[in-house]
This record gives sequence, C-alpha cells and structure tokens, in this order.
Amino acid sequence: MKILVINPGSTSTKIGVFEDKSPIIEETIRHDKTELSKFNTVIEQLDYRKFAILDLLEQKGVSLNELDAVIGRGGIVKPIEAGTYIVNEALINDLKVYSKEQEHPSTLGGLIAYEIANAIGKPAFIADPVCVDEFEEIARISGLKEIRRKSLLHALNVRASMYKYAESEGKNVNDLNLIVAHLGGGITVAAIKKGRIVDVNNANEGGPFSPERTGSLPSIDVVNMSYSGKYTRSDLLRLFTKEGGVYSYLGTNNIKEVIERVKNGDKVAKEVFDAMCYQIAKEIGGMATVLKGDVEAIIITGGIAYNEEVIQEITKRVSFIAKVVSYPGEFEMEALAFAALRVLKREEDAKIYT
Ligand SMILES: Nc1ncnc2c1ncn2[C@@H]1O[C@H](COP(=O)(O)OP(=O)(O)O)[C@@H](O)[C@H]1O
Ligand SMILES: CCCC(=O)OP(=O)(O)O
Repeated sequence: MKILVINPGSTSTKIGVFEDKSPIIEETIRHDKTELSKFNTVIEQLDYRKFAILDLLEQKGVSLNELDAVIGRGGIVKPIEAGTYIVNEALINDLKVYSKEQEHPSTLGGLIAYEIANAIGKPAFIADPVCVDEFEEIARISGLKEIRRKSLLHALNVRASMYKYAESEGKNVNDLNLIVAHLGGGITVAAIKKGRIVDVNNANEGGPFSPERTGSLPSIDVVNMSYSGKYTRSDLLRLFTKEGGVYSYLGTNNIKEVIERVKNGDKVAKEVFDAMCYQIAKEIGGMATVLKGDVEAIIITGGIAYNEEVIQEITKRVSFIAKVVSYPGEFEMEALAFAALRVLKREEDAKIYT
C-alpha cells in the first residue's frame, strides 16, 4: 500500500510517501514568509501549496497513480471524536466554513488530500484533527454563559505519544491516566483519563504562553486593547497567535536561539525562558487535579522537548506528581500514515463526518 501524507504547518508543508509502514520519502517544503504573506487567508494558499506538493512528487519520481490513498492533517471543523475520517463533501464544506471564524494551516491538509485523491479516484482521509473533542462536560464551562471552552489541540501527536507510552509499558491505552505536554510553536497540555483526552488548555488561546502564542491573557486588558483603536481584529489575532509568547518579548520563536542567549547572559531571555517553563509546569499541575492526582506519567513531547534544560526546569516543578518521560519531536507523519493504513487494511473503519 502506498500512502501520501500531507501535513501543512504555518511556515512549511511536510510531505511523506509511505510504503506500508516504511517512509520512502519524507520532505519539508519551506514556504517563503513573503510568498505566504501574499495570501489573505489560509484557504487562499490551497493551490500554491498543492502545486508545491505536486512539483516535489514529480521531482522525486512519484506518479500519483501509484498511490492507494492520501491523508492530510485535518483542520478545524465541529468538535469530533478521535479517529480517521474519510474526507467527504460535508467535511470539505465545514473545513471552509469554520476557517472563516478560526484559521489553522492544517485545514489545508484535508482540502489538498481531497483534491489529489479525487483526481486519481482514491480515498482521502484526515486523522485526529486539531478539533478532536473528548471533553468531560465540566471542562466546557468557561465562567461566562455565552462562551464555551473548546478542545483545540495537537491531537495527533498527543495520541501518538499515548500509544507509544502504552506500547513501551505493555499496557492498554484504555487503562492509562497521563498528562501529555506537546511543546512546539503552540503548546498543548492534555489530561488523558483512561485513554480519553478529557481536558486541554486550548493550544490557540489558553494555558501557557508558547514560542509564538500568548496562551491565557487577563481578559479586561484584552478588552481594553481591543477598544483602544490601535488594532484591527486581524492585528489582534496575529498578535495573540503568531507574534505572542516568546516572540513578543524576544523577537524570535526559536527556542534554541533563546537558550543560546540565556547561556550568553541575556537576562531578559532568561526571565522569559523561565516563565515559559513555569507556566507549562503550572498547567501540568492543573491537569493533575483533573485526574485527581491519579497520574501514571507526564509525557513531554514536541520540538522543544529536544532541549534538556526545558525538561529539567519543568521536571523540577512537576516530578512530585508522577514520573516524567520525554519523547522529543513529533510523530505526526507516521501517525497519519498508519491511520490510513489501518483503514486500507480493514483493521479499522473510517468514520463518516456528517
Ligand atoms: N533542539 C531544540 N531545542 C530547543 N527547541 C527546539 C529544538 N528543536 C526545535 N525546537 C523548537 O521547537 C519549536 C517547534 O516545535 P515542533 O514540534 O517542531 O513544531 P510545531 O508544533 O510548531 O509543528 C520551535 O519553537 C523550535 O524553536
Ligand atoms: C490549533 C491546535 C493545534 C496547533 O496549535 O497546531 P500547530 O502548533 O501546528 O499550529
């Protein structure tokens, strides 16, 4: 079985071609910032990214007709349970509709997968999209009747980490209580109760600040900023989700560079680095209360988990809760490929989005 995997991020599109479980091509297409800034919306980037993928496949000598399926990292639609979904008209429609309210580059994963797969008469899928919602009802209550807390997270990598841990311990995921922190450009801290993600910070707008997002902010200051006349809606969304967090203080979202600055005695960099670790640890502590302290392990994953100082700083504050395990990097490409493979091999049914 040959599967094309498409994972669009804010500055790149990762591409994989898998022959069953083995990656035969893994490439990252980097998109020039000025090139992307020509598009007003994520949806407008569809053709630009699709043709970049098709060019790359041609260069690598991959004919589309060889493919058995295409799977993309899926974007924001209505809250749905975890799993692999066939991309159908209803899903395509909602990817476009929801994008008007809240954008995420992974929306292009489903849309591009659908266009490529349709052209060759093969199925397209998404798996564990960012809007996976397994919240317990209590987690939805925000404190204001008009606003519901939303589950928005790195579901693919969080669940891949859960499965990886279960396999390493010889346990069934349905028996596991874990806290998983995905530390990337955005940050997810998830409470997993018996294999279900029952609460998360919301990687776009809550919890700890991240390399480029603010996380939770004092609400009255946000209201005052919004009505100051200095910012448009899109200015604020950009500031909060792309130019917030570490970037807002230090002008970079590159944590390796921040750590270099700390080593060179930069006091502001040290303060911001410490505060990010402090906020992540605080969120992990909060999720421990969700699980009433019954936590088997705290898993730290994502690009930032490559850094030992980060792991140590967080561990100092949370090791009293449970053991800390680090899985540096992310496993999204293989998680997507394996999800498609399970469906193609009829080990699992694809879910139908309605
Ligand atoms: N070796 C490293 N040490 C510290 N930070 C790193 C390292 N490698 C990558 N990062 C950071 O990880 C973040 C990206 O994480 P990643 O999980 O790849 O991305 P995303 O979740 O944004 O797709 C960036 O802020 C980057 O600076
Ligand atoms: C929107 C939740 C998932 C997320 O933040 O993904 P990225 O870090 O890849 O933008």
